Amino acid sequence: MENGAAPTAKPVIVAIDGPSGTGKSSTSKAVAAQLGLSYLDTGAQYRAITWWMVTNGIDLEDPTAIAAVAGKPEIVSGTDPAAPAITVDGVDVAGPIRTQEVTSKVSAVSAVPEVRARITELQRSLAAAAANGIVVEGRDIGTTVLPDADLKIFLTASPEARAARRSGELKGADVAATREALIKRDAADSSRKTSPLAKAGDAVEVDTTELTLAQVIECVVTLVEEKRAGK
Ligand SMILES: Nc1ncnc2c1ncn2[C@@H]1O[C@H](COP(=O)(O)OP(=O)(O)O)[C@@H](O)[C@H]1O
Ligand SMILES: Nc1ccn([C@H]2C[C@H](O)[C@@H](COP(=O)(O)OP(=O)(O)O)O2)c(=O)n1
Repeated sequence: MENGAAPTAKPVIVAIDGPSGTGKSSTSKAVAAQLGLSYLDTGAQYRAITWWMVTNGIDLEDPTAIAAVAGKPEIVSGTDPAAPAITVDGVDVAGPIRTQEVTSKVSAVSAVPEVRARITELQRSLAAAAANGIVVEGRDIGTTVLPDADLKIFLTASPEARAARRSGELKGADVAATREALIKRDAADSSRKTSPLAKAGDAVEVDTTELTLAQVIECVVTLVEEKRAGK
């Protein structure tokens, strides 16, 4: 090494996909923080564009109407795992994108090809700009957005475990109703024509049903470190 400079590690790109409630966001944030990587929540981007469409009265039953305005909102995502941030046209929407209304409409908006093309472009440019590498979580990261990712993980868990986790977050929510809503959203996300929720052929599947969050984080950190070591 010239001038005794430390060798710079090649940026590592990690794609984490899976259905709702499998632990993608919590795991990705913790892994990125632990390894000094950037972090991108792509679901938040689809939620943000959905929030904008709802706020602007776009007819969400009409894919043509959604496609016509897909390029309008300016969506900016922060990539610091310690402070995930998202704005639409300069407005902080981190809270409003988590409402039931947005959750119930996000699958319809994210199925529109023009919406996906727009958001996919944003995701690729953020990944390319991450100096140390990035953990990107979503539904189609390993299959479509970053097919050359260094490591692909597909998280799964039983519908019961996922519903229990989600209703724990939405204080007092009925577990059975949460389970039905999750299953419905997963079915819509898995059956759309354009880049559906799917496991990439070269992804490592981790079933988190019986694992604690700490165990899942440790498992993914080990997989990233093994990749970096060239194992
Ligand atoms: N292995 C796990 N065991 C128990 N709870 C978990 C586990 N992984 C995540 N959680 C909790 O479940 C909820 C949903 O996790 P989240 O990371 O948001 O999932 P996703 O991003 O896949 O929808 C969060 O409250 C999180 O703390
Ligand atoms: N890469 C992605 C990420 C999310 N989406 C869509 C489909 C999902 O139902 C919504 C919301 O994703 P999000 O990860 O926020 O969902 P949950 O945290 O699991 O409730 O966005 C997508 O189509 N592609």
